[in-house]
Amino acid sequence: MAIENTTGSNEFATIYTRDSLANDSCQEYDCPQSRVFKIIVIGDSNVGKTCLTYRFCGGKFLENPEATIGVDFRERTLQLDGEYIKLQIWDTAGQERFRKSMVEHYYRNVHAIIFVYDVSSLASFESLPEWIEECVRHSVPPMVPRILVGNKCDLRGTREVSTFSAQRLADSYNFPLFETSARDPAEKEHVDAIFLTLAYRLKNHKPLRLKQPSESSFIQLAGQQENTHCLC
Ligand SMILES: Nc1nc2c(ncn2[C@@H]2O[C@H](COP(=O)(O)OP(=O)(O)OP(=O)(O)O)[C@@H](O)[C@H]2O)c(=O)[nH]1
Repeated sequence: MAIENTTGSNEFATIYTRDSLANDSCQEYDCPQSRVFKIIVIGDSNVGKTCLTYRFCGGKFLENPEATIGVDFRERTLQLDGEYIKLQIWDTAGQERFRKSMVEHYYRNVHAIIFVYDVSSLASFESLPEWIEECVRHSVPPMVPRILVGNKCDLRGTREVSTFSAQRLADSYNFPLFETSARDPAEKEHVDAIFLTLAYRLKNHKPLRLKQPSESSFIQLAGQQENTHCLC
């Protein structure tokens, strides 16, 4: 059921293999040298941003998540072609009242953006142009990779957004499209593949090492499978 496109160049062809996950992650103290990439996850409230990031960083479906306030941080370190790559994932709040004081921080020094909608919510899909426009307003450079993820594909009976419509929108922005489910255990590897594909893209295009964010005076980054709230 999961699909992905390779719009434009084939830079986004999924290059994940089972081997790349076999020994991909490591504990913080095992990885003295790692490049760090900041990825923000954006979209309407309730589309499953928290569950998707938790699925990738924690390996499980998070039952009963609470609405994100400000931002939650999750990290996962991968070993790609012998190099450690740390993905620092910013799970942003979908609700305006929980995000407005944080928006500037979301976009600062971002390396990649994941736009999420819920395939069972047409409204969340129709909001995407606003989210995309918000990035433009915050001067995110065009070369920063962006991908589109339709979540909750397990809700087959209540789907409101067809793959065709989503693909058309993705094509209009030249974004790769992925459809998946944070809930469905069978989709676990596909969720991994989405993030890994982005990680490979970043690894090959970003030579510079990112310092810890300047916001670190008020933001504590959490361990690999935990998260931290920031309400600023
Ligand atoms: N059926 C189904 N439900 C999901 C899936 N992912 C998340 N959910 C549910 O959707 C609801 C919202 O999930 P969250 O991950 O908190 O959504 P969010 O986008 O982070 O929401 P905000 O923090 O308010 O921005 C929860 O009830 C989840 O259990 C999925 O893949 N399938």
